[in-house]
Amino acid sequence: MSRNRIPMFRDEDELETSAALQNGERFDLDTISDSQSLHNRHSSAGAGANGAGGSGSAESLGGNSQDSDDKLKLDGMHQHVFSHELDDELHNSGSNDYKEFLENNDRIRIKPVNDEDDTSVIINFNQGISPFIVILTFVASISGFLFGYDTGYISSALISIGNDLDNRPLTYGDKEFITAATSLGALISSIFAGTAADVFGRKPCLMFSNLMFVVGAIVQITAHKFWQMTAGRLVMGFGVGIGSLIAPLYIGEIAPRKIRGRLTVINSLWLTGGQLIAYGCGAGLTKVNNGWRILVGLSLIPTVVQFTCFLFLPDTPRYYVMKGDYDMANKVLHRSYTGTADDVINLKIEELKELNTSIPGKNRMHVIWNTIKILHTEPSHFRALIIACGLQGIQQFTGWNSLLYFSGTIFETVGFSNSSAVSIIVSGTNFIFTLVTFFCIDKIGRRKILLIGLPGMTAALVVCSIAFHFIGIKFDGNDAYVEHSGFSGWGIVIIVFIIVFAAFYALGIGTVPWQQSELFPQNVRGIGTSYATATNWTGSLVIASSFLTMLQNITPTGTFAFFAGLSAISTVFIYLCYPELSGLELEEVQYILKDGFNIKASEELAKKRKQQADNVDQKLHTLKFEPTQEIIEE
Ligand SMILES: O[C@H]1[C@H](O)[C@@H](O)[C@H](O)[C@@H](O)[C@H]1O
Repeated sequence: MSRNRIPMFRDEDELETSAALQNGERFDLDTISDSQSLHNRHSSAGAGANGAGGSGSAESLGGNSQDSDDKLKLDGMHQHVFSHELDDELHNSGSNDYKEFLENNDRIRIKPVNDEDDTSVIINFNQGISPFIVILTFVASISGFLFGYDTGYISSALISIGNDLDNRPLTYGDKEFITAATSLGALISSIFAGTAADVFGRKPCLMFSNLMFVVGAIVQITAHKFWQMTAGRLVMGFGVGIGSLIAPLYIGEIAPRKIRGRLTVINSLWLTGGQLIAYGCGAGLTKVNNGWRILVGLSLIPTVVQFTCFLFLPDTPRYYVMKGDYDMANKVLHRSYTGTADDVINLKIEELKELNTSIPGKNRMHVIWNTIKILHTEPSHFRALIIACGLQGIQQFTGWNSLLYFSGTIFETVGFSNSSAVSIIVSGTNFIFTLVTFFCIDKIGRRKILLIGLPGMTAALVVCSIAFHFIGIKFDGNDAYVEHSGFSGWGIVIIVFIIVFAAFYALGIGTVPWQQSELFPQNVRGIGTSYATATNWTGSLVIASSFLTMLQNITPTGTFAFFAGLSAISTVFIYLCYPELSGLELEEVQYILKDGFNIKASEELAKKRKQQADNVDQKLHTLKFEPTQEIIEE
């Protein structure tokens, strides 16, 4: 694979550079270093100044012009070409710098890099994050918060429910049922959410999820029966499943590509923050009569806020283009990329149109069916599917959520009376390390953080497994008790290593799977991410509904050893199948996955892209390069 060439890029000996320009996006900077072409480029600089900069620049490539033309056509999109502006800029910045820069880099042709949903080719410059994008991201990621809060509060609620349902204490089986109902609801809705988002729109689906949250919460708050509580959790689960899939999709579609990856992690930050707040509120309300009802009731606030905000906010431009509502697409793009010229926006819309017609079909059902077929038959898509579903499966089957959902119960069992307070530390660790991931996901790389996180999780689980052996938990029917009362040294070991587990989990597998959209090209993304999200919820469901039974049947030691084994196997899976994707373009991801998982090639490419970005960052900084005008060539 390392001998394969990545389309869109030149041979090794040509300097290629991806860079984040100080005022804009990532670019691919193609440079030519032969001296004849240098001369030609100099003499053609004027042509670019007359508004024919695109072709002027291409011609100026002299002996390489054919190559250049080919490259200009490669992505079939439009190119930004900066020629004379750069020359002038560099001239003005001091002749030595200019000379040196040209000697080293020659003419620079700035070519937009296709982003993960392949839609942001046109709008590149001066697109700082507009307040509008901040608002949209903020409102959409309330779904992340609700996902976190609603899955998080159950741990404390299960403890404080006491005899409030059916006038009897909940059995382990009841607790599993109540917890698993949300995962089941989320699983069901996530299967349809990807398609529903294309049919009805992202925003209406998120608003529908708000209704589910409200109905689910009210059913729970008023519950005096076990079955009613379970039904409420199920309905709430419908909302969680829709939100978990669509919020990152919505954010991805409105975000400028330079920050798209990070904005997705922001959704995860809200998620883990929601869980943390749920534990915080839970701890405060454990001793309050009917405190769990207040806990559920609090979830209504963000739901109502999100619903109300969406009444005044639009859907994504991509969705409007899909529906043929180009006026709305135009408006949203204008508001998102303030100050961008009309023709640039129009080109963007043209591009979105092009991308939306790529999968044929007589009607919508036929298109969906064809999409499913392509997803399974196109090797690169299928590998993407294996990775996306594999990551989501690993995230769940390594047991984190069972610890989260039942941490209160576990900590009670090992002797902590204020178990909710201990749970805050566990979910706080999850939140803090998600923040760490936010900062290092691009720098260290996804594959590396996974390969640090999973072995760390394995080790922590092994220690917990051993500690549980010494603590000696016995089960009597549905009750668990420790042989020696009060909390012991081994109890502390368990708590410490569950925290260590949380840290390693959040560092990698807790966050990376939600970057799933980058694995799929746009035309199979909805269904591909539906598969992956459904895998996530299946795992969550299986683990939530079997964890306490596992504790009883194979003992806590066996349960933790089982999770440790799965983490170890998962490490091997990641090692063999997950290429490094940070800094890579969509085409590159697809190309990497074309004839295998190509780990080595992906690592080399990712490293190269990083070096290039660093180089150019440095140069641009020194030269204070700021493009002043953009020329678009078709
Ligand atoms: O990424 C999230 C996060 O790690 C949460 O803590 C967990 O509860 C979810 O299941 C997972 O999808």
